[in-house]
Amino acid sequence: MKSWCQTFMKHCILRDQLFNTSKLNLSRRLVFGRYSSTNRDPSDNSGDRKVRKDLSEYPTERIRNFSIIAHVDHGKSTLADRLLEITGTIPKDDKNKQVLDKLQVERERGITVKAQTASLLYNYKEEEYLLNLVDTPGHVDFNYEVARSLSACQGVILLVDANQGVQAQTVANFYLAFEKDLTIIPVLNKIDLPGAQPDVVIQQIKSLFDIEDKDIFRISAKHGTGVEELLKTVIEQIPPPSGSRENIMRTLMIDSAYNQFRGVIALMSVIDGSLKRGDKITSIHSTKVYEVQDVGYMHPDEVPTDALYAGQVGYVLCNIRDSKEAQLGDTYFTPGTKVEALPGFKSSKPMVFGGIYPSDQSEFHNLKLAIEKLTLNDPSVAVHTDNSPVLGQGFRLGYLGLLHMDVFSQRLEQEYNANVISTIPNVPYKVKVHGVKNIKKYGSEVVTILNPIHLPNESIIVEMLEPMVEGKLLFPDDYLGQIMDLVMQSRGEILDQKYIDNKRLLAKVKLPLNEILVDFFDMMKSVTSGYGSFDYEDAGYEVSNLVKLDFLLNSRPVEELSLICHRSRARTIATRVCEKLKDAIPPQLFLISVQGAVGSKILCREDIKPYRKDVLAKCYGGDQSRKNKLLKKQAEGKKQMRKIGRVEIPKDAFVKILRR
Ligand SMILES: Nc1nc2c(ncn2[C@@H]2O[C@H](COP(=O)(O)OP(=O)(O)OP(=O)(O)O)[C@@H](O)[C@H]2O)c(=O)[nH]1
Repeated sequence: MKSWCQTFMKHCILRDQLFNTSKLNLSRRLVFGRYSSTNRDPSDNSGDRKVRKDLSEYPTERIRNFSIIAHVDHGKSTLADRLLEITGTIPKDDKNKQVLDKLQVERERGITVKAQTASLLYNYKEEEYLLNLVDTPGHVDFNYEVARSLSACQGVILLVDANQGVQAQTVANFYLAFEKDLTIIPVLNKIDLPGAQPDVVIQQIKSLFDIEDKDIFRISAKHGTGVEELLKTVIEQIPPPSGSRENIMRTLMIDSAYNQFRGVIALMSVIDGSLKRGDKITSIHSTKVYEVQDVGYMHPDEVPTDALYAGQVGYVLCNIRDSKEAQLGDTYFTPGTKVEALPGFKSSKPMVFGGIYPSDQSEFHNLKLAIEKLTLNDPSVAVHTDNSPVLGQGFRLGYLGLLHMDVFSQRLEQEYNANVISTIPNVPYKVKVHGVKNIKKYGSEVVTILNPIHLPNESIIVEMLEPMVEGKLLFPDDYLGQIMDLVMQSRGEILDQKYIDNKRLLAKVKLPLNEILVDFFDMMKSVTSGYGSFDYEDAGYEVSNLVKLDFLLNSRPVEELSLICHRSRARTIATRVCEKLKDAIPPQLFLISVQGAVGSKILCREDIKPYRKDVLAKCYGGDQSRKNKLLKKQAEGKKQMRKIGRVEIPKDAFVKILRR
């Protein structure tokens, strides 16, 4: 493994080169706007500068592109607030709380789900710098946002909570940045907390990442302690972007959103050349030619400028109306020029699939448009159309996790007014089929099953495979026994473990994805009294003893309720679903048996008792034998009805069962 110190040294050399060249640009300051560089105290980093329009005065040497990365709640957005305040981007105000968490869902849940960019202007050693800051999400489900953001950065601030210490996501994020060869500035946050243990946490950082004590910053993002020094270090240690204004224009689309009136708003990282209003541009993906109508930078809201130059990040409007034309990671360039495509982004791999159906079928088309537009802003969602006999036409969407699934449906409702039914999520299984005819029918020997309804007949299945994850569990060693039990109960295994200080263990585990979907995280938190953390990544597929679990109503299978699970879990799941069905299906005139079965083996049964019509109501008095005769006739009738009567499950009941 490459040593962190080597990377650091390399960046130090780059930094020294940078500072020699940046001095050359002292004389190139332009005078414009209300707060020009000449009529303002260069050390004054406060005040409103939203009138600034010309970005040509920021050559690449005076640009820094960096992200803040950390585990959930370690203080990324709070640090971003302080940086925005120090640079005068927003006024100093007690009310500045997670300013870059702009979405309603982020405000409501108090978490970041979307990476947000803000361009800050900062005077340092008599020169003004343009700093593009990206605040990233911390939860593992939004890791794709972090990975993508890092593609437009040359360095990161790696934040660690001085109270909680290094957590699983800290390790994952460190390696994301390290593998991209970015400069990493390690920072201890929340040093103001009475429970902060800076020495212990520094020891963890040292042992895990090979970082020296003297290189670790100590700050309180909440109170601003040490934040300005950190900002100066960002300028000193993170190298500038490597592109050049003199080269042919090339930009990388790093994010996008859809606006009903303005079309696609693209966030572009200008790699080479410059891009100005009125320019014609084309994309490698769509090959269409567009005219740039507006460009600007995020401060933190949109501020229009005349042009964006190499190394800068800003928004571009060029009348892209069809959301399918805008693809993240696409290269835009001047038509007629020859440029090499930029590497773009690795596509994300959905881990969980769930159905989304319009509550009202007439809304299907609107839901389709809403999904198309929202996936522009969240490209990690995979979209497949789906059809359910009960819920009608809809979609089966692939997400990176359950929180991601929740957030996406909430955004559909909040941002696009879509009224949707989301169904129980499942993981994508794979089955191997035999026979040339079958392979031809399914298009391949290994078939991916997104919806259990589409599982091929058992007779043609050779084997079934389930998705696995490799996870990192970080916890105090007192809880080792409980963690081992939890991993075993979840059909997993501990592959490796090591101490990161004299108390905390880092365990590498392998688990079936299906087992961590529902409550693994909560159980892990509960067995470690809240001190554990968990992070995971895809680890391919493994052969598994999977079965198809069917549900029968009066011996007739209800296809839409079938699911795939591990054989050892089948009985527990069957019992749970049968109980749910019993509550959801209204009683009818005859007895309804609800059964869960694997093949012909019945695993559990619940009965829904019939209505009892009072056949004796009209028998005032009369002898007992007549009453008995009436009751016998009723019982026979019910038996007959049960045989021929099809149990109709009302849509509401289905929704109750299928809904999350
Ligand atoms: N005492 C103290 N609290 C802090 C500090 N920095 C952040 N916090 C608090 O920690 C909590 C989480 O802060 P956020 O900035 O939302 O954390 P985050 O890393 O952006 O969270 P996600 O984006 O959801 O991962 C908030 O309640 C902050 O007020 C600090 O330096 N000291």
